[in-house]
Amino acid sequence: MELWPGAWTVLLLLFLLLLFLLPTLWFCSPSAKYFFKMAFYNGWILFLAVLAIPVCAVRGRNVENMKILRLMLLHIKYLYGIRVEVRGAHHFPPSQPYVVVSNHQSSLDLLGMMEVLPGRCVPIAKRELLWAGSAGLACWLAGVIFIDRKRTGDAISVMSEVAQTLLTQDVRVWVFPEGTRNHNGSMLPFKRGAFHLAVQAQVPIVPIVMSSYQDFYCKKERRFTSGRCQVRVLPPVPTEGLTPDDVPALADRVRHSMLTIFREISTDGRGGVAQPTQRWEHFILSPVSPLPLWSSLLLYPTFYGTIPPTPSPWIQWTQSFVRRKTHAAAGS
Ligand SMILES: CCCCCCCCCCCCCC(=O)SCCNC(=O)CCNC(=O)[C@H](O)C(C)(C)COP(=O)(O)OP(=O)(O)OC[C@H]1O[C@@H](n2cnc3c(N)ncnc32)[C@H](O)[C@@H]1OP(=O)(O)O
Ligand SMILES: CCCCCCCC/C=C\CCCCCCCC(=O)OC[C@@H](O)COP(=O)(O)O
Repeated sequence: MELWPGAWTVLLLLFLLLLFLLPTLWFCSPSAKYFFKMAFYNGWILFLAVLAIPVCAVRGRNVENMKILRLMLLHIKYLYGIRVEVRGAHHFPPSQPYVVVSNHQSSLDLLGMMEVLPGRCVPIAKRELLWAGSAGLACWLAGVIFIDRKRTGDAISVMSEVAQTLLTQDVRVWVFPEGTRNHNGSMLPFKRGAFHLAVQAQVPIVPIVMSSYQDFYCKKERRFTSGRCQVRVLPPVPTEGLTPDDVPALADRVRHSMLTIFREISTDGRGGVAQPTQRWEHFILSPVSPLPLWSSLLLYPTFYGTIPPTPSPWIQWTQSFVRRKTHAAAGS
């Protein structure tokens, strides 16, 4: 196909404009940074899933494949400068089935989840995730259990089958009892499926609390910086001898203990949690950097968050220029 004679020049100019616009947006607009980071997060997971699928396919659908997904996802916290601190991992019962229940703030929960995910443990996920392209297929291969939240009867019968599987195939299950993502600084009322499941199988419940992300991540404010998150594993709650009638009280008791810990590890928030880390992109985009701009474009979402240098002069200039303009606009 013949291109119009000036087309290459126009394409090149557009490309250069993009090269200028993207870093400018990245540095000057926290919202743009939020969108870039979330897009990269999802895109990166989809890409990793493409790599994981052939490896997992060797075994077929198998809970052991969850180890592969875990290993592939563990590095993401470094890309985003998120320090994940695990406390209480000794509370995991060593070798028996159990049900993990955990709070659910965002898809970033995957980071904390992968940090502590025990062996032979599979999450229960909404059915829609099955259609999330390569990630859905990777989840299916790793034995993730899918439930249709719109069909309570079906969801409950899947959970009952899982209760059998827990015992016969020695697996653990990870449930987000809030049933949906919730980033409002508290926890939604718990759905009872996980607790019925544990009581039916007479296995312990292991509550896990992930501290609030408010310091470094807020969807509403389109804010996503680097920060710290604590993952606290609480002592197992036995269910032996309990019956379905005990489920409401059991769910309330577990939620209460989780909420207490959530408040405890999230409150020292502003001061104690998010320490802004230094940024790689300042190093990469520095005028003395040997790397050309286009490679920094590819690299800075990847290596965000670790190395010390202060912003390079042109970044400082751009930031102060935008600040001056914003103040001038606000003043006029
Ligand atoms: C490299 C690539 C990597 C890819 C990533 C990999 C990682 C992927 C990670 C993915 C992470 C993905 C994360 C995600 O996707 S999170 C979203 C999906 N997960 C959940 O929804 C789990 C939590 N939900 C529940 O437990 C619900 O209760 C269910 C779904 C079961 C029903 O909810 P529903 O809203 O429809 O109904 P209801 O809760 O009002 O219950 C109605 C009644 O039924 C009773 N009842 C409930 N259950 C049982 C039972 N088993 N036996 C007997 N009875 C039971 C219950 O007590 C109540 O009765 P009553 O008490 O009012 O009298
Ligand atoms: C070819 C099709 C392409 C589909 C592209 C889909 C894009 C999705 C990209 C990557 C998938 C990342 C998988 C992350 C899993 C995070 C699990 C999660 O957080 O699910 C939400 C669920 O707990 C509750 O859902 P709601 O809060 O009720 O909503």
